[in-house]
Amino acid sequence: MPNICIQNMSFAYEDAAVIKNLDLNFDYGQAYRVAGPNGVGKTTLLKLIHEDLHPDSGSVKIQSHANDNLFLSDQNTLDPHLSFNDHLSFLKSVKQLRCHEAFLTQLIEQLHMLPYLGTVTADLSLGTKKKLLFMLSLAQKPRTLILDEFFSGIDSAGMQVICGYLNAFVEEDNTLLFVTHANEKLGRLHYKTISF
Ligand SMILES: Nc1ncnc2c1ncn2[C@@H]1O[C@H](COP(=O)(O)OP(=O)(O)OP(=O)(O)O)[C@@H](O)[C@H]1O
Repeated sequence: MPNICIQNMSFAYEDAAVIKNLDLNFDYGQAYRVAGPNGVGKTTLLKLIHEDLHPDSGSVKIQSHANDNLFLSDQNTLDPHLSFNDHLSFLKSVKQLRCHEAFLTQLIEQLHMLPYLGTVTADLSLGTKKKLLFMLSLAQKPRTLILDEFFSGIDSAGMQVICGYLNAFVEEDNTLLFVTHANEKLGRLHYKTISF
């Protein structure tokens, strides 16, 4: 069943057309890699789907509720003054976490994050921060997860674990969209490629 329906959509930054008359559907229960050369419009498409940008004409309709759609990119950062545990407490205070404690415990163990949970994130490496951000995102049980060049900095063992969790996320009837130029990191992930 389609989660995201794009119909005859066009978008330009000022006068520079990036997307012209695009028709595309993204289903629940499926992962999609949006592929294409630099500058072709992949990030722009993801931002239009996430409603950070709006089409000039045509439409993007997304079934999953805006609160259930998460967008992670290289620009996403955790608050440098707060630890993972602080972020988790904050999340619990603003929205009920829908994942079971056991799910989070297993994720923490498999990504070997236990030593880092109480450290302010300013003192952590790039890959560790990314893993913690990924954990906080999955803990919110999104229905649509959009990852724009999110995998840089994550080691190959971490990527194996993350790809396993992403496969499970999709099998639970969610939608995953991602852009990456690091194909070699996607070993275990099952996905369709949309060439753009
Ligand atoms: N804020 C902006 N204002 C004007 N032009 C922009 C803006 N953001 C992107 N562009 C232009 O839109 C086009 C598409 O950019 P986009 O970032 O979507 O490409 P991409 O396919 O994601 O590229 P990459 O693989 O390099 O990340 C490019 O020509 C880019 O220069």
